[in-house]
Amino acid sequence: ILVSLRSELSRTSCYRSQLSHSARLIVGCTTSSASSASLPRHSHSAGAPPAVATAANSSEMSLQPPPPPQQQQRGNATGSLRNKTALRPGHSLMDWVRLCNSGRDMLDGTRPHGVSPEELAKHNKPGDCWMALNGQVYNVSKYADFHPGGPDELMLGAGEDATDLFNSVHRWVNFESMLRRCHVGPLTAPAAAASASSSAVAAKKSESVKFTWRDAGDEFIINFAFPWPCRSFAIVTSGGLYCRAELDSEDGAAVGYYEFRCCQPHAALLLADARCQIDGSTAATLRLGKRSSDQRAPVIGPVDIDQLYGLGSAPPPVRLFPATLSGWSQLTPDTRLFRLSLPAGSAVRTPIGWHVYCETTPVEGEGDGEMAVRRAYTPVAMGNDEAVDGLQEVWQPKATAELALVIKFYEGGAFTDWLRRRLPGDTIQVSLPDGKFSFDSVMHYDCLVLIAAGTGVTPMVNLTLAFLDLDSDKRVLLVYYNRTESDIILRSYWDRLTARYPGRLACRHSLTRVDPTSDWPGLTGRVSGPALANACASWEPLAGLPAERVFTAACGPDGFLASVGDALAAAAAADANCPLSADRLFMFEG
Ligand code: HEM
Repeated sequence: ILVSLRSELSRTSCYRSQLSHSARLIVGCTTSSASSASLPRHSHSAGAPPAVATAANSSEMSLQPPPPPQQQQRGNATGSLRNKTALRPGHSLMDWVRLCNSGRDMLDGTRPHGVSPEELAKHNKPGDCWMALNGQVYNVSKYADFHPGGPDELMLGAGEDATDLFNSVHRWVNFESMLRRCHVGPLTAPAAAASASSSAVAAKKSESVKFTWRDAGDEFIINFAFPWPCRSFAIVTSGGLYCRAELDSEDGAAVGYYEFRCCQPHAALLLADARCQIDGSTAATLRLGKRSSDQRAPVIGPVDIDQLYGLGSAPPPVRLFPATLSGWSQLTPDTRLFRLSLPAGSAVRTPIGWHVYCETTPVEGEGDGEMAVRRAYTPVAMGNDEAVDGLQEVWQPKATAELALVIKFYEGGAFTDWLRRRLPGDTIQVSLPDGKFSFDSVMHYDCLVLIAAGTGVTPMVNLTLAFLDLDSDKRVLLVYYNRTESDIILRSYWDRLTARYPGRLACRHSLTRVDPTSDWPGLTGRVSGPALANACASWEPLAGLPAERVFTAACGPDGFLASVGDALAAAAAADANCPLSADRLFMFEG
């Protein structure tokens, strides 16, 4: 079931406008938290839940000065601030799984059949609520009390084609699996285009990605031309070569997504290497290294292009690929660093601050039922050193066939309980990178103050490395919250990094539960204004920097993120020289 990233958007229109902001920057997503053993949250790193993220290749592509930062906005479909409802006892995700597997008729006697828009429109009230998603109609009446966003939000899609609305709020939710037993049938005629597309999108819709390719001996080179500036580009091979590009309209008013397959599905595409590079605003080059130089070209070619998802203002559905679990190392008692290998020849470059989704494959006899569980995790950049974490200490952006994910285990966690039983060689479904963070938007700041809790530190890894790599004046202060000393993830890694970047990187640990017999030298307590102001004031490289040269990013469980917002306001109020401000903040939400 699903994940927990969250979207700050709500209605489609609102979504669109936010996306346009996100093109410049600021939007968040991700992380996880513990609560959900039963539930859906996710993110990048976090244990049970999740979160997200990767970074946009934007760092490689934009030479434009970044636009002024904008304050993050969040909201739900009703336009209020986020609104995850406290579910009544007996209405957790696992309770829903149990109900679905109980053999009860979830359709209340209705026989599965094709549904016309007119019939769909009649089922538009609590207790009799149908909705169409991706061309299929579901009876969601029984799900209403289990919906983490609450029954009222669910009702916003009642009796209609709610695909755009659903995708704008949480397209990562695996509704096909969750509602399998509630499936009424296909929508027999397309509902009136509740198109979220702006006229600009519509105008461009007929235009497709164009590409030329050539066989350059030991590699295939494909040059792409997009109708709009390309923000990110990701590829993976699995029975074909899949590409996904995210495009910005010239005026930033819309975002378009293309997802397409550019070689035949049956083609054996065995690649030694694959690199994608955004060459300019609308051009990208894909270099596919051959395994052997006599590999013939017919596997790739313009005639083979098969556009799976055209330009539209809603993101394409999450597409999953089989990855192999190649191994893991233990980071803390309940956190492991997992390594996953994508299909042979794949190369995925995860934009900074973005995530991938991982999904379970129910295994017969393990009692998982039929429902797949999906979570989001932020990949961290791997290096080659011998340390247990093996993470990069110097930024080397590259497309890779291996993903490294920090995952925290939760007792009763729907995804991690399944993962706990997997062995090296087992398959895990993973998606292409997804996210909204734009590294471009923070590149021009002098200093990043990163505030993380638990697995929320995961997106900070690549962000720190890439930012410090920009030039020798860039500085990063990480304030990292954990419960106990043994919960600190990647502690020795941060020690190594701070030693490598003296005067440019500092890490302040804060614990909420300190062993009284220990001589803990760090900070104590939860995130608060005075503590943040103090952490900034006491780090000399940050002292004296004008506030507008400092950007803040935060990641952690929901409650933590809510406290960060309050703490930033309190920090600024407590110390007039404090450079922190909620106006220059990105939250990777969980
Ligand atoms: C189309 C109408 C729908 C609307 C407007 C809607 C709205 C929402 C909202 C506002 C939230 C809370 C987001 C937040 O935490 O800030 C949410 C969460 C959630 N919804 Fe929906 N929802 C809809 C349909 C559905 C359907 C059909 C399903 C199930 C199959 C579903 C499953 C979920 C799940 C699993 C979450 C938790 C997601 C997470 O934690 O990442 N929703 N929804």
